[in-house]
Amino acid sequence: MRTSMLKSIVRRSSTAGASYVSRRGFASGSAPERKVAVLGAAGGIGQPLSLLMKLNPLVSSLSLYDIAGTPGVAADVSHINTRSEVAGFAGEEQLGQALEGADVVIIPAGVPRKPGMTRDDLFNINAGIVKSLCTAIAKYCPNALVNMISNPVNSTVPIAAEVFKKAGTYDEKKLFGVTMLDVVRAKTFYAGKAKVNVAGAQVNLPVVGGHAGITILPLFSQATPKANLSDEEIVALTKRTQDGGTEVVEAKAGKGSATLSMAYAGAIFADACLKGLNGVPDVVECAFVQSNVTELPFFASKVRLGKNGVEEVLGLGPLNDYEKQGLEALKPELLSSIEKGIKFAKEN
Ligand SMILES: NC(=O)C1=CN([C@@H]2O[C@H](COP(=O)(O)OP(=O)(O)OC[C@H]3O[C@@H](n4cnc5c(N)ncnc54)[C@H](O)[C@@H]3O)[C@@H](O)[C@H]2O)C=CC1
Ligand SMILES: O=C([O-])CC(=O)C(=O)O
Repeated sequence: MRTSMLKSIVRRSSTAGASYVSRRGFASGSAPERKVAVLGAAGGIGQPLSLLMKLNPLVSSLSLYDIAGTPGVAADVSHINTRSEVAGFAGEEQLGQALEGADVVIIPAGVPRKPGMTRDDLFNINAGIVKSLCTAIAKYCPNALVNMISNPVNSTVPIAAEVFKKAGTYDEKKLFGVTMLDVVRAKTFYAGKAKVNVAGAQVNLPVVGGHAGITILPLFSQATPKANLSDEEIVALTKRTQDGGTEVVEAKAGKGSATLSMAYAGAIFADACLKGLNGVPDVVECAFVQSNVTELPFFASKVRLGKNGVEEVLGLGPLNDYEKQGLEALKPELLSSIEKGIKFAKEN
C-alpha cells in the first residue's frame, strides 16, 4: 500500500502539478497549507528525502536547511513541477527563518556510522547537534511535529524531550523517533521469506522497542498475510531486521549508512504525520514516542496519528514466547540509552 502510494504521488505529480485527489479526503487543490522543514537537507538522507517531500502533494512549503550546501539542493529540487514552494537555508543565522511556521520538522542531521561502530558511538557528536536544533525548534516553531531520524534515536528523542521541557514547549504528542525503516525492512524481509508480494497492500507487521540492535523487536507473529514459517526462519528474520542498518553500513564500506531506504521510510512517516494533521482518520504507524506501553518512558509501538500528533499510543498486542523474551531482553539497553540522553540534556 505504501509503495503504491508513493508511486501514485510520483505519477500524479508529474502530470498534474499541484492538483491532488486523495484516497480519502481533499478534492483537487484543496489540501491545507503545510510547511515541512528538513534539517540536514544536504546530506545523504536529506537530499533524497527532500526530493520525496517535494513529490508529496500535502506539502505546500518545503524548507531545506543545512550548515552548508542547501542553496544548491533547493535550487535543484525547486525546478520540479509539484505543489510546494522550496526555499534553501544555510548556516545557523538562517535556521530561524527555515523553521518559522513549520508544521513538521524532519531531522536527518548528524554523522552516520562507519563499519565497526554502533549507533551509540555517534552520541558524542549527534547529541550536541540535536540539542542545538531542538533549541531552535522550541523558539521558532514550538507547535511543529518533530520527526527525529538522527542516531542514536534511542537517546536523541529523550534529548529532544528534555530540551523542549526546559524551554517550556514540550508536548509528548509531537515528538517522534523515526523507526519506520525497521518496519520497511521487516516487511521486505518477511515478504521475501513468506513468498508474498511485498508491494501488495497486505504485508504488514509492527516493530516495537527502539532503534538499535536487540532493541528493535519485529513482531512477526502479528504479520499479515499469515505464513507458515519455522522458528528458525523467524529467528533469522528477527536478526536480519535488527542488523539491517549494519548490513548497509558494511556494504557501503565506510561511505556511510542507509540513505535511500531511510529517505523512503522518512517520507512515508512524514506523510502519515501530515495526513494525521489534516484529519485523515485511522492513520497508524510505528514510532518511538513517550509511552506507557511498558515501564520505559519512551518506546516504539503502533501510534494513531491525528490533528495534534499522537492521538493514541497503541498497545503491543499478543506476543508469543520468543517475542516476550525479546521484549524483556531489550529493556535494560533501551533504558540505559534513554537515561544517557536525559542526562546529557540535563548537564549541557
Ligand atoms: N532513524 C533511522 O532509521 C536512521 C537514522 N540515520 C541517521 O541519520 C543521520 C544522518 O545520516 P546521513 O544523511 O547518512 O549523514 P550525512 O553525513 O550524509 O548527512 C548529514 C547532514 O547533516 C548535516 N549537519 C551536520 N550538523 C548539522 C547541524 N548542526 N544542522 C544542520 N545540519 C547539520 C551535514 O552537513 C550533512 O549534510 C545519522 O545520524 C544516521 O545515523 C541513518 C539511517 C537510518
Ligand atoms: O545503521 C545505521 O547506522 C543507520 C540506521 O539507523 C539504520 O540504517 O537503521
